[in-house]
Amino acid sequence: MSDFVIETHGLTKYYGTREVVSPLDIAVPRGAIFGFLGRNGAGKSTTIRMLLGLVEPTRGSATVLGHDSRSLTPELRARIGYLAEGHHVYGWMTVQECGEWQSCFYERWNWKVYQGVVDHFGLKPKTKAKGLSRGERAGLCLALTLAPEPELLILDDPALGLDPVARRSLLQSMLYVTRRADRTILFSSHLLSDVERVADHIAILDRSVLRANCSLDTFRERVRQVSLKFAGAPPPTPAIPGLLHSFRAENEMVLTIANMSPETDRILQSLHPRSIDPMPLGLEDAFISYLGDRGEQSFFIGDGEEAA
Ligand SMILES: Nc1ncnc2c1ncn2[C@@H]1O[C@H](COP(=O)(O)OP(=O)(O)OP(=O)(O)O)[C@@H](O)[C@H]1O
Repeated sequence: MSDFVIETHGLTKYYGTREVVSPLDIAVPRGAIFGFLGRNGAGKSTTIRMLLGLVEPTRGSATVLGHDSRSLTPELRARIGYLAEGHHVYGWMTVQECGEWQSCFYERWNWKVYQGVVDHFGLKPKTKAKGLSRGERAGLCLALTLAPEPELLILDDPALGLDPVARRSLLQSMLYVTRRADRTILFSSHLLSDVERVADHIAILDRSVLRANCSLDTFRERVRQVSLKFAGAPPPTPAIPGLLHSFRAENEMVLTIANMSPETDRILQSLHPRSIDPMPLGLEDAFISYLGDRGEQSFFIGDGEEAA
């Protein structure tokens, strides 16, 4: 059995002459919670749809559960839970009826899981789906996705439009699922605080290009911010390998740098600052800096590797 539940090899999509996913190589380890990040229009949903065989790649290929994504059989699809963006359900069905209807399509259907998630979101079995709030509808869709006990969950922006409480419920359900068994989750998101809470791996797409693919810890450890204080005005910002962002104030220079090294220290010391202090950097700030004004570089493609 492969250690990777999803593997893509040069997976590429064009719409007309426009490349919306540039040749993409990612591997999602079994048991991972893999956060798929990127700004609006980066190509996340298109990639997900290619993985599910819903969109034909222009070039390249993907294997999902060891099989080519273009020829997934119904049996294989039953092992994959897909939560599409927008949480669509038939509004005229009740919560209970949604479960009964969906269960017809699966050989395996765990009513306990369904009920557990439905209860977790405080949904009443007799409520019509059209009467549910956005967060409640997300809960219902998650229950429908989890009840067949899929080996692989692919969630496209599952937290979109949810309030913090509903988002927390969703994250708890995700963690519960992966802890219970050897399940794998790939989810796309814009919400870095959510990603920080649950993901162990991340891939970042930026304008169709893969810019990072590494463990969350690697990303957090390797994107650093330092403050340099000077007696007077700071000197011009020097050329520093891995410099992502710089900010200069009256007597301070704040630098965000990927992959700091002894060479970086040497350059910083050569500026003769009065002090050099590390600054705390949250994932959101690290992400924004990484995709920021200097943003064409990719530093974290595979743990421990650095690509220029
Ligand atoms: N069927 C289509 N025909 C033409 N262009 C498309 C089609 N589907 C998506 N696109 C374009 O491909 C690009 C990537 O879209 P995609 O939905 O994959 O991005 P995304 O990263 O999921 O964005 P978001 O975070 O906003 O959902 C966008 O510019 C979009 O307009």
